[in-house]
Formats: sequence, C-alpha cells, structure tokens
Amino acid sequence: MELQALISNIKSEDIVEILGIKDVNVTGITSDSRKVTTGYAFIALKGVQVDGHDFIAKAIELGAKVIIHDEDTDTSNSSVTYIKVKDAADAIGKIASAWYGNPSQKLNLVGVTGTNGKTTTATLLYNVFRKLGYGAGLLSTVCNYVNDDQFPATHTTPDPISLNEFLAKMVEAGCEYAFMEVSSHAIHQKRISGLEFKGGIFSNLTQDHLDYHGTMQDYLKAKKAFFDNLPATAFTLTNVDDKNGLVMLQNTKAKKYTYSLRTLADFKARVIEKHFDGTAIEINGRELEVQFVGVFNVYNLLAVYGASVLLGEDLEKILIVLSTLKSVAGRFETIRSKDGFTAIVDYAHTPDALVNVLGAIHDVLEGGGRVITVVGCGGNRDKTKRPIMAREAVTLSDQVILTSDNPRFEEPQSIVDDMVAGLDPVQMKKALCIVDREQAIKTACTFAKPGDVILIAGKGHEDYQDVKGVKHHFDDKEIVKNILGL
Ligand SMILES: CC(=O)N[C@H]1[C@@H](OP(=O)(O)OP(=O)(O)OC[C@H]2O[C@@H](n3ccc(=O)[nH]c3=O)[C@H](O)[C@@H]2O)O[C@H](CO)[C@@H](O)[C@@H]1O[C@H](C)C(=O)N[C@@H](C)C(=O)N[C@H](CCC(=O)O)C(=O)O
Ligand SMILES: Nc1ncnc2c1ncn2[C@@H]1O[C@H](COP(=O)(O)OP(=O)(O)OP(=O)(O)O)[C@@H](O)[C@H]1O
Ligand SMILES: N[C@H](CCC[C@H](N)C(=O)O)C(=O)O
Ligand SMILES: [Mg+2]
Repeated sequence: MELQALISNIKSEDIVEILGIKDVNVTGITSDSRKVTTGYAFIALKGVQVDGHDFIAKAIELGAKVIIHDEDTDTSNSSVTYIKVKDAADAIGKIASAWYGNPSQKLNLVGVTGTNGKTTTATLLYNVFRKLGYGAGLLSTVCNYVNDDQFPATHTTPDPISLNEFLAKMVEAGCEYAFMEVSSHAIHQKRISGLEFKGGIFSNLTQDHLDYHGTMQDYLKAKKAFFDNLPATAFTLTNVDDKNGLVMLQNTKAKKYTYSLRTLADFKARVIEKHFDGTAIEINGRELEVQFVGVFNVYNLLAVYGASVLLGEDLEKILIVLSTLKSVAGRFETIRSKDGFTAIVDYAHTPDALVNVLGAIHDVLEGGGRVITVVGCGGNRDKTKRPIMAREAVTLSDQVILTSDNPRFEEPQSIVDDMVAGLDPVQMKKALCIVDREQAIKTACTFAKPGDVILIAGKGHEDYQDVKGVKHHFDDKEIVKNILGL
C-alpha cells in the first residue's frame, strides 16, 4: 500500500514531521520488530514493560522502510522514511484501519464496555443477529467469531492490527454486524483508535483492574473516554441503575438511550418470577421467559434488547429470539450431581460479580440448601480486591474454600493469604484454604448434601491455569464432572 494511503486516516495536525522519501510502497505493518520483513512499516509504541522505540534499529535491520514514532529517535538512515506523530498508539489504530480497508466503516460495529457483563452482552447480541439471519462477527474474551468460524481469543479486546484484521475478515465474509467487548485496558491503550462505532453500551462500573488503572477515578475516566469519542451518528445505551451510568454519557456527541430495572428509562424490564433454570421477565410491557438466572442477567438481556431495537430490529422478533438464548460458556453453567446437589461454574472474579452471582443463587435456592463457594484470585491482577472477594464470599456462603485461580508469577499461598486478610476470626470459621484448585473442588463436593449448591467461581470458560506464564490444561467443568462421575 502506498504510504500516503496508509496514513490517510491520521489528521495532518497529528503528524509532527515526515523525513525521507514519501512515495514508498509498504508491504506490511507491525508494532513488533520481531515480525518485520522487507518493506514493512514499523510503529514504535511505548508499552507497559518496554519501549518499542528501542527496537527501531532492529526493525530497520530486518528491512523496515517506514518508521512511525512519537519519541525522538535517530533518523539518519536515508533509505528509511521517518514519520513522527503526536501519539503512536493513536496512529497505529488509524494505520491498521487503512491497511485493512477501513472495515469498521463497512459494518455496524457495536462495542460493550463495563466491569461485568461485556462478554455476556456482546455474545448474546451476536447470537441474536445470527438467529435473525444476518452475517455477524464477535470479538470477546471467550472466543472470536466470523459468522460461524471460530478464532481463539488472546485478549478481551485485541491489539489494533489483529482487531482490524478480524473486522476485515467479517467484511469479506459478508457480515453486516460486528459486536465487540471494549476493555478499559484497550481504551487506555487506544487499541480502538480509528474504529467507527455504530453504538456503545455501558453495563456497570465496580472494582476491577486497579492494578492497572490505580484508582476507580482513573478506571472510570478510561471507560468514559470510549463514549466521549463516539460520533454523533452513533447511539449510546447506558444502565442508569449504575451510579455512573449517566456520567459515562456526559460528554458524548452520540444519541443517548437508557435502560433500567428501577426507574424511568427508554428500555425498562421487571423480574416477574425467578427459578433455577430461568426467569420470567417483562420488557417494555411484554412478558417473556428467559433461560437465564440472576437479576444481573436481566440487565444484560435488557441491554441486548435495547441495542437490537436501536439497530432497527422488530420488537416482537427480538423478544422471541431472546427467549431462545442460552447462557454463554463459563457463565452460570449448572452441573447436577447424581446425589442431588448442584455445581455452578461461573466467571465471577470481581467483588461485584461474586455478590451478583451468589445473590442469584440465594434467590432461587430460597433457603432450600447450603451454598459452598470455591474461589481464588488471579495473580498479577488487582490485589486490593482479594480481601473483599473473600469477605463477600464468606458473607454470602455457608462454607468457603479459598484456593488458586491463575497464580501467574505470584506465589499461590501469598494470594490466598491476601484473601484471608479480609476475614475476622468469626468469618474464618467458615473458610478453608486449599491452594490446589482441584483439591478444593473435590473437598467442596464431599461437603455437599442433597439440595446444596457449590459455586466454583473465577475461571468460568477458561480451560487453563496460568502458573508462571505456562498455561496448564485446567477446566473447572471437566474436573467437577470427573469428580461426580458424570
Ligand atoms: C498490560 C497490557 O495490557 N499489556 C498489553 C500491551 O503490552 P505491553 O504494553 O506490555 O507491551 P510491551 O511488552 O511493553 O512492548 C511494548 C512495545 O514494544 C514492542 N516490542 C517488544 C519487544 C520486542 O522485541 N520488539 C518490539 O517491537 C511490542 O510489540 C510493543 O508494541 O500491548 C500488547 C499488544 O497489544 C498486549 O498484548 C499486552 O497485553 C498483555 C499480554 C495483557 O496481559 N493484557 C491484559 C491485562 C489485558 O489487556 N486485559 C484486557 C482486559 C481483560 C478483561 O478485563 O477482560 C483485555 O482486553 O484482554
Ligand atoms: N451485568 C452484570 N452485572 C454484574 N455482574 C455480572 C453481570 N453480568 C455478568 N456478571 C458476573 O460477572 C461475570 C463475568 O461476566 P462477563 O464475562 O459477561 O463479564 P465481562 O465484562 O466480559 O468480564 P471480563 O472483563 O473479565 O471479560 C459473570 O460470570 C457473572 O458472575
Ligand atoms: N480467572 C481470571 C479472570 C480475569 C481475566 C481477565 N479479566 C484479565 O484480567 O486478564 C483471573 O482472575 O486470572
Ligand atoms: Mg469479557
């Protein structure tokens, strides 16, 4: 691609200086010097661990002909074109978009952001539009889809080059819709720069990722930036039952819509009856039965309904499809044992998610049995949530087993110790510590009596346990089924 075309999405005021020949044909783009081959454009990004600018010389050695950078660097190589921009992270998204033919401009792209509910809401929207007969794509924590073709997900929101590559695949496959999760890391790192959204949905903001954002204020600011940058042609749909629901839309140019279970809103739902394998609800005056448990899932379904209406779909058709939807992998997946207790595998790995999923279990259990919770916390993630997770689990369970999740590069025992620090002596009586997650699940199954519920929280769909950067096969559902002889 001609260099001029490659940088055509970058505003001239965002380009500081161009040195060297301008009419260059670029053969590829990357922000990783290790992927450079002859004729490539290399975008130097200052990352969390290292600075891409330190690899410019290496990139040129490997044949890079264009260097895009935002920090001063040696520009003495006359066979190389140097483009200094104000912000390389903002530039790479626009370059990736141009490289792949601006795919987001050829799709109805809807982004979902918030602490919890992104995967559920984005996946259900994808399911709805596939069931309505459209070509649709999905970028999510669990899996990426181009129509029915599956691609493994390394991130909740991929890097800008991978992201635009997926969107281009969707355009090629005839997709009209694309649904994606927009993580706070992605917004902060500008992975979504250059994307044209048709709509943005906000689920909720509660504690998570404070290891990365530092404070809730900065976490909020990161999420809000997504809505601030949506164009006037887009719609926004926010949960006004969340105290930051309206804050998110304060400075957006996009059209504003709201959803709620409690107050006046464009899209309103009410819970009529809760039972173990579903919930009877009413949405904008129409009653339907959904195969989801938990008031939090009613919020997700209401967001799916609202977005579908805003995308122009027929109300009746949407409600019919909603009642056929099934739970997303690793979210509230129930396994019934032969001797009458139930295990639930769920992805809850934040205090709010734990409270919501345990609340949902109590709602349907109605005191008919005990709740035994197996939970751990990820290593190299927000440490401050650990004691809170333990406290919430103990408060809302009859018995808790604190264990490992993905220890990553931390000592498993020290993570459990951080969790225990949240418990007073009385609460400690209800908590056991078993660092080996399989042992913890086994112990919970031996404790359980007919009518009890075991919640196995935090890993959900994950089929690995990340220990010191090695992903060992580990699947909560598989382990429970083996223990229960199913
Ligand atoms: C903390 C974080 O988000 N890091 C992301 C970031 O990497 P980084 O900033 O650490 O990059 P770096 O290693 O410092 O390298 C900086 C630059 O130098 C370049 N480089 C590096 C080495 C080299 O030899 N040559 C070279 O050019 C790199 O390509 C990079 O462009 O940019 C990378 C490329 O986009 C991401 O893969 C990486 O995700 C890491 C692996 C990660 O674990 N991210 C998680 C925390 C994450 O993003 N999670 C969110 C939310 C999860 C959720 O709540 O669901 C997600 O969206 O998945
Ligand atoms: N709307 C919601 N409000 C609160 N908790 C929720 C909501 N939806 C789901 N949860 C809980 O949070 C867990 C994660 O849900 P989901 O995977 O949809 O969220 P996510 O935002 O994609 O999470 P992540 O940021 O880790 O990818 C679920 O397993 C459930 O326990
Ligand atoms: N079981 C995982 C869930 C979090 C994964 C994702 N939200 C992230 O932060 O990378 C953990 O706690 O390690
Ligand atoms: Mg997710």
